[in-house]
Amino acid sequence: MTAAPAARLLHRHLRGQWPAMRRLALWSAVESLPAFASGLLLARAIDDGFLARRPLTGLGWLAALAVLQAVGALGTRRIYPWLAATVEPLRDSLVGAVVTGALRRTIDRVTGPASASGGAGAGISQVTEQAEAVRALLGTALRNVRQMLAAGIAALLGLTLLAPLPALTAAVSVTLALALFGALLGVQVRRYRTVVRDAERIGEAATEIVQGARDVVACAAEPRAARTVGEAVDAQAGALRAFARSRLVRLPVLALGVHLPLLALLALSPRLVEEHRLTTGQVAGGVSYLVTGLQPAMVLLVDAGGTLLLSLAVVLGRLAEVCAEPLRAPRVAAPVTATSYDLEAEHVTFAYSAEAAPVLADLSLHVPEGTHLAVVGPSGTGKSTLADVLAGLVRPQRGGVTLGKVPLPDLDEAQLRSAVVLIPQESYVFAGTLRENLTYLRPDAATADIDEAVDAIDLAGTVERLGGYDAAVPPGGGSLSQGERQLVTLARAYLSAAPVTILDEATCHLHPAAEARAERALAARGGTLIVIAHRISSAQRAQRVLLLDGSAPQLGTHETLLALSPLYAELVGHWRT
Ligand SMILES: Nc1ncnc2c1ncn2[C@@H]1O[C@H](COP(=O)(O)OP(=O)(O)OP(=O)(O)O)[C@@H](O)[C@H]1O
Repeated sequence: MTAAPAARLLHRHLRGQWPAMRRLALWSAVESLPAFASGLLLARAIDDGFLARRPLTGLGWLAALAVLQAVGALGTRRIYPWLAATVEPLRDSLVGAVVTGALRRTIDRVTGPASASGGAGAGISQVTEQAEAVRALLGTALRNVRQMLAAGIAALLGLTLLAPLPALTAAVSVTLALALFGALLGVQVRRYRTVVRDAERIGEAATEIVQGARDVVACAAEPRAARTVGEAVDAQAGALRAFARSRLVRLPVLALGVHLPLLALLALSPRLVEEHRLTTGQVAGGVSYLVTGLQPAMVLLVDAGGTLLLSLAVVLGRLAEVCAEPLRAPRVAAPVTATSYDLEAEHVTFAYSAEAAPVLADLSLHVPEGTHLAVVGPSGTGKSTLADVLAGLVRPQRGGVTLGKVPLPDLDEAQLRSAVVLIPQESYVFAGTLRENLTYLRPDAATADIDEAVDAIDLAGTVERLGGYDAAVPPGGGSLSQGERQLVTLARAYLSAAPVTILDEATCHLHPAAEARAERALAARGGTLIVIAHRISSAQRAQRVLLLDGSAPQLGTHETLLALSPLYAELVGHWRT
């Protein structure tokens, strides 16, 4: 993002405030009168008064300065209503624009393919807070930075009238300092924005982990979770250091804009007095302009002003994105709903990286609704990968998978997850009650339905041993054996009533009889059952068998493959021994 959208946004929303801003400028001029006249009056007080041994005259000039200070204070007092008149409508106008933008974006999200998580409320409150931040930042900038800048300009003008040559030196020096500051402001804005974004990433990473704390604990993924947040924190620390380095620009800017003009005036004062007929009072007045007018203005601009400008640029940039996004974003089609559960892979090619050889190459497969399919093949031929592709967990680089003729990426995420259930070899059993574990995929299941699933999968003995459905399952499954954990996940799949169930060696820890009972129960329950086979018996039970052998997958029945495929015959022989 460049600063242009932020500047355009500010300009658009300040357009109606020109009358108030003109009054603001007028009273700023009045407020700066003492800064403008201070050096001139001081020079007269010294030259015509104190050095001329006329102290009353000197005091008179100083009294004139005091009167001007009072006039300046009056100007300051008159500034505040116009400050409010400039800034308050800006907030209303910005809030209106960003709320409209956020609502449009939320509507797009609700009617678009992504889920509407987060809701309109969170988004709108976030952007209205940002609009409030713009109001506060601009208010501070107009109050403090404007005041100091006006005083700095007034001091330079006063110095020009008092001593043109030092004024020229100061003007050149200040211009160079401002040019350097402006040139490096972009770097600071970019680095500050990175700091803000990295801070948001820490929040996002931590929120995800807190929301999924149960899953993190169940999978013993605490070190990984800590690493994820740690990486985000390290990234922000690096960004903060880079930003701090970019702030070092204040040193040359202050040296050029403040110290150089003062040094030049002091160093050249003997020559200025001798050759340019500057009086002592004029030199003192010049020093006063530089020290009390120019120096505070430059310091404030570089320190507070710099921070304010950075914050304003970043927050305004964010608001500009919020306002512009809905207008730029094309409206996307609503998610499609599958009406049947035929699963079809068409010319699927999948590789784990651009450099790696494809695990699946141009694979086509039709699994009509209700089919019981076994997938077999030597180790490493892509059976688990195919399971992930069919479940829509990974996307093929070429080709695609459809469910009921609808490409998986077009399906509503929630519908896809409830339509296709994949049970992996590693049982996911988490800390909670046994009931919570069993109903994980169908939280509203009635006890009678749980009873049916438990009975079908033959888990009743384990339920009894643990002390019923409300018995606590400790983190990692506690005393549950590997086989019992697999039975829990199989009962969970049974209970889910998903139209497509994929078991990826999900019965490998079961006794063959228990495996047979579970597979038969899932097949009899209705829907499609795809079993990545662990034993030959799984293939024998299935209606269809897909043999993956890397080059040319073959589909058939157990009998036809046994007759036609030497590899399949070899696998069967291997399984039987
Ligand atoms: N996440 C991954 N990143 C990179 N390569 C992977 C990944 N997962 C699997 N592979 C590789 O892809 C190939 C196929 O793996 P996959 O697990 O799908 O085979 P498989 O037939 O299920 O094997 P097995 O029967 O041993 O479980 C293997 O060479 C494997 O090393």
